[in-house]
Amino acid sequence: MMKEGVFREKVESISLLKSLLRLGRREEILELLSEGFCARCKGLLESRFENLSNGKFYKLSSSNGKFCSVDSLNLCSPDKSSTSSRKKRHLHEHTTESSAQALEPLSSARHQINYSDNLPALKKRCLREHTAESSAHALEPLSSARHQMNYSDNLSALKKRRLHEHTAESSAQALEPLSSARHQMNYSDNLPALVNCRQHSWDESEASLSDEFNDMSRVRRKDFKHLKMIDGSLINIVKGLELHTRVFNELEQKEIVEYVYKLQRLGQNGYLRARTYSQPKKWMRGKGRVTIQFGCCYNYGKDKKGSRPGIMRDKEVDPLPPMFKNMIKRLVKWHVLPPTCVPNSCIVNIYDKDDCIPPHIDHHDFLRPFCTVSFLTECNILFGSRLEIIGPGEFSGQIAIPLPVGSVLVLNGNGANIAQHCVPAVHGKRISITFRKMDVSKMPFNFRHDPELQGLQPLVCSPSTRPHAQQVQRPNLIQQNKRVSH
Ligand SMILES: O=C(O)CCC(=O)C(=O)O
Ligand SMILES: [Fe+2]
Repeated sequence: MMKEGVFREKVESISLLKSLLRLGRREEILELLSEGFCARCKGLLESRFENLSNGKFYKLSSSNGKFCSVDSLNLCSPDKSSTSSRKKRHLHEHTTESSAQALEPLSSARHQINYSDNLPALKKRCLREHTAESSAHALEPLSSARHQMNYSDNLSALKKRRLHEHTAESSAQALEPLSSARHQMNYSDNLPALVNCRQHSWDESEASLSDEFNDMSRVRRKDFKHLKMIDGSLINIVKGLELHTRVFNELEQKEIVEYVYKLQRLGQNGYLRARTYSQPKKWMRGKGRVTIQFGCCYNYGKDKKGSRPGIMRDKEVDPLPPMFKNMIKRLVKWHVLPPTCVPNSCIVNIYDKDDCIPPHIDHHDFLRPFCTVSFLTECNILFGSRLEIIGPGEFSGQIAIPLPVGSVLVLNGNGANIAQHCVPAVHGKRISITFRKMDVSKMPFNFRHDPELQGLQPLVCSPSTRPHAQQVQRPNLIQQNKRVSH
């Protein structure tokens, strides 16, 4: 006697099958399902289909005959069937795999490889559709599963692995696998365009050096000049500033921004170390910029405990995530930052509309040069020997430099040490990532050097990697800036 639950399940499966049949693709379904079957099994399957179509559910059970066992290599042998044993093997793989398909996108790829060569056209078409569809579906839930595993709001599994539970060393490792998974998701599943265009820039193994030189040669660099009388001498107070545009292309910007949002979600949900993520209350215009710090914890001002501004050596934050290390590698390889000053920390600023960063000179706990990369919305950064606060998020300064998205502003020399800088209230959501190398004597006590960032070298042009002639020039424009007020 069939148990009630089992019976209900069976009825549900049957009605599902019936719906499939109603789609009018009986022949195709049958042909697909019976691929590799011997003539007897094919007949059996057909009769079951017939019974199903006629509503004779009771005749669907194995009482009307048994299929050959999938375990036996002798079944559906070539003499009984029109298909080869290789196909059969594939069928059985297919059968076993298909249940796991939703979880295993690779199996779709395997399907393609296994089936594509010797199936009739119709089957090929069905399989292609099936593969395309199922791989789309399989990838979707999988990426979101991965996504969930890495970032979502209710990650009990991840919570068990809270990053702050790890030691400095293991925390580097802990972020690593998560971020590698993120990487995989970003680079393979979700952004096929990147695979087709600039993969070389991230994945050195795939690199086409010559292509990379071409991309590098598109970068434009501007220098700046603003003379000011200081102690009786005329000084260019922005000497050492360099704006490198077109360093990160649109797709890369998109990727990086998405990555930052994921980090933000991790931070919001408590999966980053305590001081890594900070989201102050927005109590007035211009206040409340979100920051995410990696490598070291920087204290902006005198806090309640009287701590002075600078790196808090006894506090730990999460290490630089892989995406940011890739960015750093790009900056060194593409001659934006010198190999003598490879950043080992960074701060991500997430500005909502009207958020700002007030006038300051970056602390000398960080070496020069350092740089800031811009995303989402262009804005002006102001420089001046003395910037004034006019109102909430409003400042006046002598020099305004527009920061295009995907650009890198390098601060060095007077531009980093004499001139102050600030970003007045932004007009739309903006993200910047400031990369800085710590003074070795100011590093967090538990700081571990990342081997991936040691020994980076700029790309050097050789005859075989020389970019196309028209792209070689890298103009070095000196801009005379006028006094501006905001
Ligand atoms: O957002 C920017 O472009 C500037 C950021 C900045 O000045 C800083 O992080 O010190
Ligand atoms: Fe700054």
